[in-house]
Amino acid sequence: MRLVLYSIKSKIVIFAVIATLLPTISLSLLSFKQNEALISDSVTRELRILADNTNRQLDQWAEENMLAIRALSTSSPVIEGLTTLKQFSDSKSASAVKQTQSVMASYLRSVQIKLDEVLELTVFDATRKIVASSSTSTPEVREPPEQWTHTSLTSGTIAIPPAWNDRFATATISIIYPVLSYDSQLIGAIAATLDLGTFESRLAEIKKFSSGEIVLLDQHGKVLLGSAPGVDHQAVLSPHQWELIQMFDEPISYDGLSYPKAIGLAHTSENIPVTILVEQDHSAIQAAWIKLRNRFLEFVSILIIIVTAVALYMGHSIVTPLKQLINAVKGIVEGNLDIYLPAKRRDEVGQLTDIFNQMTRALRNKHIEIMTANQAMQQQNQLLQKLSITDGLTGLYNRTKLDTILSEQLARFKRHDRPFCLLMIDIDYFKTINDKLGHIVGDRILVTVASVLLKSIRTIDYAARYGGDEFVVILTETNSSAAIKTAERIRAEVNSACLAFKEHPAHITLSIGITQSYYDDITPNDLIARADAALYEAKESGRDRVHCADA
Ligand SMILES: Nc1nc2c(ncn2[C@@H]2O[C@H](COP(=O)(O)OP(=O)(O)OP(=O)(O)O)[C@@H](O)[C@H]2O)c(=O)[nH]1
Repeated sequence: MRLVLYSIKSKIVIFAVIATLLPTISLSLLSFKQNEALISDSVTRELRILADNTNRQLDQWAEENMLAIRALSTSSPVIEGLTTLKQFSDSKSASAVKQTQSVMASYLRSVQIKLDEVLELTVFDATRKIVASSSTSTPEVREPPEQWTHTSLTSGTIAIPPAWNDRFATATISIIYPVLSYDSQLIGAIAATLDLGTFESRLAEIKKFSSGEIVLLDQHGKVLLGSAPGVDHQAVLSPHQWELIQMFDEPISYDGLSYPKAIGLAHTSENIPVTILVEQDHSAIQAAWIKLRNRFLEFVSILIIIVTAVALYMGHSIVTPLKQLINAVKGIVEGNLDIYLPAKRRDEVGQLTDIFNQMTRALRNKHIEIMTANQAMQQQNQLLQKLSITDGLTGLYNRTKLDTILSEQLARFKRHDRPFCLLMIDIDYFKTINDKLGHIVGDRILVTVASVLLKSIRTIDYAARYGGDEFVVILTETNSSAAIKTAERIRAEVNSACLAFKEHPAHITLSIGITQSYYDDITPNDLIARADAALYEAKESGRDRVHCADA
């Protein structure tokens, strides 16, 4: 696990992911926030447009109706009726008053039928008393306020706040307009009860061009009408929500009238005492936000996958040749120099592989040189070792080696109780031969004697040059009688071998002293001394003979 974390591949992946994700997430978050704000701005803008359009349409609707009522206030039947009634009020002619009122009521009914938005027309006299109405029952319109005369003169119109009317089963609003006599005296007023429900068709038109729903509320937050099909006319906003909606000029979230949860904006009409509430579905806005968030998460996830894949590929392309190099170096450490890595790439890793191959080639060449030198040295050592134990002229063991062999044989004899014999051999009158035939022939004679010795003994026996013309032969596991026979054979062989020289046939004789090993012998010299004494005896008794010390 630790190795995995510390590996180059992991580091590349971690670095790539961090290096990519930090700026990406920062930028994405920034853009995400901006988009979130854009959604919010867009919702606000749409709501404002919807509220403005509704307000404009409502003003237009009110203006159209007011124009109709104003026209009615200047109509002759109304002015003349009110003037007549004013005159009759002094004469107390009840029948004349009634007739005038009846004529006025008929006129009002005929007009009301023609105006779609008007539910009822009522005429008041200057004392705020109803004098005629299009309605056969008690008129719905309330009497004008006490100060109406003054207000009428200054503004010209009085709008009674709208409310739900159970009799007409619709929301109604009343408009009161002053009626002036031909000499511009205030003689009464005409009130029109308008069907606000007729505005619903306009709401549907407005809604076509924007998302959201429109609700018209009375002064207490109660629904008058709405654009959503089946809007609840009994619904009323809670006092808290009503207060909040009126307080903020920005959209707020609340329990909607058209949606379970809504974001809405309120706008109060200046001409009509109605609050326009425009709403959008909070869950639809949230869905847009969730879609945006999911897109952002998808984008980041795809980016992570791509970056990780690329980083893994890059890491792999670096680590794989490095692992090959590590394994190759391990192989070299273990002694395998026959390694070659194919350098296919042109980058730094390729260069490293190239250099590695050059290094192994150089190491291989050096290794061959060292091995050759080592072999030569071994051969030299073997030669030196051979020279250190052999005689240079004859190739037999030298005196040093003889001492070693004798010590070993003596120990072996004492261990296994198997005797061995030592032959001390000397060429007779060699000085004279040297003098006569020359030193070179003397050497040849010495070499010939040595070769005869080697041919005459077994592989388990030893032959050595003791010095000058003296030789020693050790016959292992041999008693003195068998040694005498071997000595006699050697003597005869040497004689015939030297006679066979082509240019200078020489009559060479040997004197040989023999001794067998004894338990009393402690050093090689004990044996040599005894054999030497036997040799002396052989010389003294006439040479060219064998004498055994044990005979
Ligand atoms: N050619 C040759 N002569 C050697 C070599 N080493 C010793 N000699 C000679 O061998 C002779 C040995 O003589 P001795 O053994 O003393 O006497 P001898 O003439 O053999 O007489 P006896 O031994 O009594 O029979 C000397 O003249 C040495 O110079 C050698 O390597 N080559």
